[in-house]
Amino acid sequence: GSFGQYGGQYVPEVLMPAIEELEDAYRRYVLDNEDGFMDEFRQRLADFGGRPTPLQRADRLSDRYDTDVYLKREDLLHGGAHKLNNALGQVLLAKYMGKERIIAETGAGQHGTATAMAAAYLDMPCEIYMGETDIARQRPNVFRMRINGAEVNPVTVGRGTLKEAISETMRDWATNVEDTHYVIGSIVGPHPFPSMVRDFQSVISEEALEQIREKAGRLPDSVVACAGGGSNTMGAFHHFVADDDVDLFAVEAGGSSLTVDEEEGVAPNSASLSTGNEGVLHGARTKLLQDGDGQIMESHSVSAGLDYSGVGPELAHLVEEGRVTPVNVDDDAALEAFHRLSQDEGIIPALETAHAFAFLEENPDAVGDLTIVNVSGRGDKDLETVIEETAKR
Ligand SMILES: CC/C=C(/N=C/c1c(COP(=O)(O)O)cnc(C)c1O)C(=O)O
Repeated sequence: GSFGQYGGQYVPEVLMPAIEELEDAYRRYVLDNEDGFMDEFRQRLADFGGRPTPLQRADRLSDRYDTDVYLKREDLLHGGAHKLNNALGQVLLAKYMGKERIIAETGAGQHGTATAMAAAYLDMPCEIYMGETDIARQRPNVFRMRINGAEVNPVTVGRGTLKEAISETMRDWATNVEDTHYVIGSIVGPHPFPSMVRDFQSVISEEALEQIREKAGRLPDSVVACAGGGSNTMGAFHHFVADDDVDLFAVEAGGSSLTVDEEEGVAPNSASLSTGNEGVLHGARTKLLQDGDGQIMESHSVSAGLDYSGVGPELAHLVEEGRVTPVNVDDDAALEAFHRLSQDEGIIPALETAHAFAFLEENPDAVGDLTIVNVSGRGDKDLETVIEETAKR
């Protein structure tokens, strides 16, 4: 259950029974489709989620970059982001496992919303842990979670963003492993979480592969996706990984600067793949933003969903192998891309997603003549932030 030197199960002993139970369920239901689990997952994702999502040509951007730019519209999935693919899969799996309670972390509130929606749809009680910093900057999603019937537990320790929310949720899980499933929101955490989340999200590239052949008659020269924990990234990449002719760009948050302040223990970015080093966080060995003593540093990004000191071990491995190219763009470029896509294509993207478009703007020649950009989510949740941030600049 590891990816080269990355991955593994670095968890306290108290969690091992739950991890082993989950590993067994993953193998039986997801890998072996026991009791038709994956068939039911796909059917519910179509009926409740609205899959398949379109692969749409962006005419304005294609003219601007003299490249055929196709958009994989995960912003059109129910809830407004790719997060439902994984949340629905894990809540359904929790039911198959006989669990009675769902917990999850959230940063941007998209994973929290998707988990709350899936829990309401599948009649499961649900509690979401969310840092108070993120509660303040993603308020529309806090309302949605509560209106979908979930409890939202503010996390006040540390900086009150994603890292602390994951730690608090893991603590709850360790106390309630008997009746509770932790729906982790990205390809992070101990095995089998990174593989399972990637498998649920891989529906994105499964569809995109078929759609691009249909519309363009060939494989794309590249696929571009933003990377926080890496789940929309690996979802958009997975079915293209085997084809070396397809370049894969993982766009991280360059925040306000790539220069870290080891004294303060603060990295004003979230570029773990590009600037981090090897360490263990949240149960997995991966690439992290840590100082010389191995202390995890606080990250930063204008987008809550990319604001994380770690990254999925599978992505760390693929970067190590040279199969995925890690890149990053800063807050300003992401905000400009947010406005550009809204004005030029009529799509208001999530601030996370805007990072992928900022990369395209800065490197149009890197993506070849035919590229797919993963639109991981829509930007309704970010309107207040963007109005404030744009006024400041
Ligand atoms: C699990 C914590 C991450 C969250 N969101 C991350 C996110 C991301 C980054 O997460 P990954 O796909 O897992 O890298 C990209 N696009 C959108 C629209 C996002 O909301 C969340 O809580 O909603």
